[in-house]
Amino acid sequence: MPKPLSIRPLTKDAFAPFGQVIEADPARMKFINGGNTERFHALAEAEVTGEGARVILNIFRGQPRAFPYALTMMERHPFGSQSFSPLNGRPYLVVVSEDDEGKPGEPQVFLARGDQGVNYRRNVWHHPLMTIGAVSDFLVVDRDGPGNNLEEFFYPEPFIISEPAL
Ligand SMILES: NC(=O)N[C@@H](O)C(=O)O
Ligand code: NI
Repeated sequence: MPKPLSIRPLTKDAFAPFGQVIEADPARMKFINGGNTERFHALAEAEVTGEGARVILNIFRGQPRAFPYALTMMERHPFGSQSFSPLNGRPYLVVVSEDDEGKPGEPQVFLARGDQGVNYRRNVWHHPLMTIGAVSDFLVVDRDGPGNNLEEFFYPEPFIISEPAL
């Protein structure tokens, strides 16, 4: 029987085992440009490994997911981190899981606000981009380079994500 998954708000602390939340955290702010600009400094780090690896910036244009959504798989990137920052100010879902001896554990679902980005640490299990309600663009910072940077796992049974209440 497919197991329903609950949805929690995305917070820095809840997401800490998986990476960082990219948001205007007052504790990280310093004024620059003669006071004209607030710099929220070093919210996350892009990590890339392997000979010839480089950090790249991309735009992902995600089609909205249909709900209830049957989650059947997770993926991870063994050679680099991956961040998603929404460009249209729309909420979206972030799905991650702990590693259980080389396989993803039960997925954990977070509802991200449209002013929150996430940075998945290298090799953290996550579900591919999950946009809600409309086509949404994201600035994605991740790795390019030699080697296969995508590992996928398919669960024996799907999990169910219901339509998030926005
Ligand atoms: N495969 C790819 O570039 N996208 C995924 O990594 C994703 O997390 O959306
Ligand atoms: Ni990914």
